[in-house]
Amino acid sequence: MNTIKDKLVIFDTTLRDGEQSPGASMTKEEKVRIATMLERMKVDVIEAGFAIASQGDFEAVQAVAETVKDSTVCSLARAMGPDIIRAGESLKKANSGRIHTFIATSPIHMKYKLQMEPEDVLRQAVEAVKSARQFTDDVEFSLEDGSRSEPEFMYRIIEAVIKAGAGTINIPDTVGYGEPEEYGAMFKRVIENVPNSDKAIFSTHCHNDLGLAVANSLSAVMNGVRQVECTINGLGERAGNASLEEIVMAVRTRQDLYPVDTGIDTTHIVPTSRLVSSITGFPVQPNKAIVGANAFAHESGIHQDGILKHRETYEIMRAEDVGWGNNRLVLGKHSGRAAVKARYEELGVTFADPAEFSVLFQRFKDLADKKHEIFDEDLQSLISGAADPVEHYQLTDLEVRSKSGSNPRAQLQLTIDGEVCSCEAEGSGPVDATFKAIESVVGSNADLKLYSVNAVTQGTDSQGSVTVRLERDGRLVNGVGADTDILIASAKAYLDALNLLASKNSKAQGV
Ligand SMILES: CC(=O)SCCNC(=O)CCNC(=O)[C@H](O)C(C)(C)COP(=O)(O)OP(=O)(O)OC[C@H]1O[C@@H](n2cnc3c(N)ncnc32)[C@H](O)[C@@H]1OP(=O)(O)O
Ligand SMILES: CC(C)C(=O)C(=O)O
Ligand SMILES: [Mn+2]
Repeated sequence: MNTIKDKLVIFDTTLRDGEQSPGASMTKEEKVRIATMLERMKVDVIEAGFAIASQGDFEAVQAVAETVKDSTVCSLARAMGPDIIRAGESLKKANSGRIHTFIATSPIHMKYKLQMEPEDVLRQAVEAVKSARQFTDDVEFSLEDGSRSEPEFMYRIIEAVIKAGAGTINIPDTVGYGEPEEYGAMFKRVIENVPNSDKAIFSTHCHNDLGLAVANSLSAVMNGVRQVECTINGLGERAGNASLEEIVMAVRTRQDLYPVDTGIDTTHIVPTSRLVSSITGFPVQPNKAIVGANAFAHESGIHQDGILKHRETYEIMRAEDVGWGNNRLVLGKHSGRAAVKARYEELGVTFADPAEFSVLFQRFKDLADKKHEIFDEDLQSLISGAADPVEHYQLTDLEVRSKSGSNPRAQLQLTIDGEVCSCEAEGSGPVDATFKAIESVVGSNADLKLYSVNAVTQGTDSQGSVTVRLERDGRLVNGVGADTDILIASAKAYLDALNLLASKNSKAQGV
């Protein structure tokens, strides 16, 4: 049976509410780049900024409005003349422009923040909507702190602003206080009690202070809401806004439950998430739904075995559908025989003798007890039966000192076969100093050549991963180290590379 579903309007506010997150300010060029991705993803409305906030934000909204053709571009405006004029001007060149005007309606906000009587708030809201309509037919009105507002007052103000020309009514959970059942029921009552509610689309806008932003948004959808305001990666004020990727994928994955469809091209989700993360410098936590590095990665043997037999045993979505290349089976301490064997097969190694594989698998577990992740090079060295390389080289000390008024110095000390090998180097920053130290250790091994050192930092110099590439006798190996402290990461990467070389050399010598 084919059920016709309602359209759920996806209103992205990464460039406005997302940007309000301390430290997430974006330039005009950065906003245009993100807006272009959002348009490609087929987001319906892009809230590009708050035009009156600054000259830069005015120009950013203007630039997005000039660039984006297929999505509606929106600017926020307080319920007051100058804000609305500025928003209207910023959207002049938009193919489709929306003014989003708002005023707080909760007793606490009206009394203490606005210091206004409810009747004056109502009057100002109506005037704001009327002025906004002079610039565009597409006007949205938000009742800030709606989830803490008096129902009867909300019914009156909503009826009045719809009459004044607002086509979208947003009732935000501004402070993330709502609870799914209660917040959803609020929309049901509003829609039932506002006489002209059928003339507007109702919208949800949730914050994540209690971790309920997505649940609250979805509950609103179940209760008649047909626009969701959300952000990429859940970026936003305080604990963030409802995450676009989670809302879109929930609706799509549970088509059996939700009476709506979005028009989003989900394959652009991961690239857009990465762009927002790199522009803002806000890393995405590995276990973040949909866009986290581990969202489609499995290390546990039982899960890997299930996935290898039938993907849907442990995956409710396809990695490819949200823009990951594929899912990943990561080998580590929790992996079992099925995944290890499957990876060996991908590397062209098969095992005719089960006893031979059992011995190898035991070695795999022993190594996995000492390492976070087992890479292909490790699997190769396990076959050669090389001695446990970790004991061959040991990092005994890594220290970075800053001398006042001069560049930092890094001291790196290793024991190689019991022999202590240390060096000290100065660099322009702590990472640079560490690399120079590594370089000088490598330089003392005549037959060892440092190929390249690559640091990928996240946010600051003190987080990220490092790849060290070493060559000996024409064999090139990578050592990868990841840590919250990039200095330790670089040392680990260096050690990793040395260990791999050691095992390769012993294999070559038939050890
Ligand atoms: C829930 C939300 O996300 S709301 C959006 C929040 N985002 C931002 O504030 C980012 C951009 N903001 C800004 O750049 C500045 O705050 C501006 C340009 C908007 C205003 O700056 P200022 O004029 O210096 O005012 P300031 O920010 O100190 O105070 C806000 C004023 O707006 C009033 N106000 C707040 N909301 C509204 C509203 N929706 N409608 C009308 N007036 C409002 C406040 O009562 C206060 O008025 P007062 O100065 O008479 O006491
Ligand atoms: C401006 C409004 C919609 C807002 O961001 C909120 O109430 O959280
Ligand atoms: Mn908000």
